[in-house]
Amino acid sequence: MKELQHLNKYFLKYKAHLIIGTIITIVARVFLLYTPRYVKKIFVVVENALEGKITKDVFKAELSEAILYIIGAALIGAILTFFMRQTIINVSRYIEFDLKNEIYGQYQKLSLNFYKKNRTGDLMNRISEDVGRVRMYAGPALMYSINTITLFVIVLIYMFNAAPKLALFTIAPLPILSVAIYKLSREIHKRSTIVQQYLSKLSTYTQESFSGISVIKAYGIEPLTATNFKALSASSKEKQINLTKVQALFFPMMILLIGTSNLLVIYIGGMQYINGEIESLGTIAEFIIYVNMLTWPVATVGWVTSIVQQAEASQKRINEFLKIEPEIKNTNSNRTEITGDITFNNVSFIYDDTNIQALKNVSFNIKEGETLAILGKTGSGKSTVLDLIGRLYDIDSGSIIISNTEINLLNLNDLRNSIGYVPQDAFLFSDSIKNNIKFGKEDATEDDVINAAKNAQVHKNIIKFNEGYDTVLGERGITLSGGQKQRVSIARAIIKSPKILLFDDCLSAVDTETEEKILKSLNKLSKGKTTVIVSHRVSSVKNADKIIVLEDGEIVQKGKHESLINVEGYYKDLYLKQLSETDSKQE
Ligand SMILES: Nc1ncnc2c1ncn2[C@@H]1O[C@H](COP(=O)(O)OP(=O)(O)OP(=O)(O)O)[C@@H](O)[C@H]1O
Repeated sequence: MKELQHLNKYFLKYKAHLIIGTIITIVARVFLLYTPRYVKKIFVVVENALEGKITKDVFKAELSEAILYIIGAALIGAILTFFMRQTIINVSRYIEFDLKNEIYGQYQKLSLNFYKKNRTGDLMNRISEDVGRVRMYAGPALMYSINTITLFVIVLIYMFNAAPKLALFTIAPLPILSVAIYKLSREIHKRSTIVQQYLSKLSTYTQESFSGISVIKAYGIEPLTATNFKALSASSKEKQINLTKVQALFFPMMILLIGTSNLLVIYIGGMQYINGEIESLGTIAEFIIYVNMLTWPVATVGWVTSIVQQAEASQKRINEFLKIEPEIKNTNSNRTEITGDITFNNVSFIYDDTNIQALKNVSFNIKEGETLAILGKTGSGKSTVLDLIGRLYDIDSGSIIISNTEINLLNLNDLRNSIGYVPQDAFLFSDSIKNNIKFGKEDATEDDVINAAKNAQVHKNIIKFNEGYDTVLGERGITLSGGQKQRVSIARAIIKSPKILLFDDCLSAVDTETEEKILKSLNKLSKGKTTVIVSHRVSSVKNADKIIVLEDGEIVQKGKHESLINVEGYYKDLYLKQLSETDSKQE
């Protein structure tokens, strides 16, 4: 229960609901317990009438009164049971909502490294399935516990008052029932976890086959994928049958134990009646109802125990994530104004998950309004420089100064808000093109969106779609070409008119003519803004104020286009190679 203490703050938050719920639960049980006592009363009235102890009128009056009490108590009990669920179960939904938000809030704070170390499926599971299991503890388990305790206490008092010996024999099989249900619930849980694992394997496999359907068809491997699917679904079916076998035991076992208790009541009650230890047959009827009333709550003791154990395990998994301190912390809650001056002084950086040294003693300076271009072979550290400007990672040695302040002393939100970042793999959400562009600036007008798209040279493509800017992208929507995606992603970055623009090889999928146009618009737009362009193409970087070439994380060349094409090295080689490619294309 240590892990579940995390929920105490929520129980405290909703204490009013919980107290009302508990009171309603207790009162509802009290009303429902009227039934067996009035059933006994009916027996006594009938016995008295048969023995001629009461007149017909008194018999009628007493019988009607007892029936009315039973109906009334059942009605009030039912209404209160409804409110019991409305209070306690609703609290569990509120707690589920709060906990999900707490976890999601924590996920948002955690750095990129956290996402690299943990699988997406695991992150999703903790916020959905684990929270679901914890809810079962905060709601149904709590409700059934209050219910069981109340019922048990009241019924036992009634039973021992009415016939102590009979009471003892009646409740004897109940602990066996509770232990059996507990064992069965654990087994059911174990088997259903396996079923869940198989179901998720099956859905992951199906989803991947659908997403990769073009590759599957192109390679003609449909029969193989179908065989794999069949094998997976056969295993899944087998696990499902295993689960059903245990589930099928649940109700027969309950019926057997209730039957045993009923038989005991009838046999022992009957013997006691014959011996004159019990006055009326009504006591036996009353006890049979008690036994049936007690069976379910007693069964729930086992069930609740297994729910609490599962919730504890799930909350432990949730707490593991909640306890993680974000690696990148905002150290400055005051607003800081960001200008576009960026300086790297001997920056070195090692990715701690792979131990790869991505940057070694990198130094450069860009003034506000200037453009820096970074070139280099794949894996040379270009993207890492951009990630460090956005403080997605903290550096190991050296310093990064932005707006004359150490990067980690800047307000993190201000820093990130002043950056427009276009990643290497443009990521677009399953939403309209308009909303994907507006993502950079929630309050953007229609005109802002169109202007950004025009500057990114994608407006003409968008208006050709039937729905224009309202065209929905993604799984059920239209698929954009690689170059279109890159340009929508550029529009998203420029719409917020940020102080710093970071372009990570984002023109690789557009033709050189469009690239030229985009660079021209960017040139106009980026007046007064600092731009860092990562590219593999000389054509994208030739107009930059500064160019650096990285090799294995180190700067090996630095300068302007005009000077670099005259120095032996990577830049000149690349320039000559791309020049001859353009020439051969023109021929
Ligand atoms: N998140 C990460 N975790 C661990 N290692 C990483 C991570 N990202 C990059 N690396 C490694 O750091 C080195 C530099 O990578 P980086 O992405 O900065 O190169 P790049 O020059 O941008 O390459 P490309 O041109 O292919 O995009 C590579 O060896 C890469 O494998």
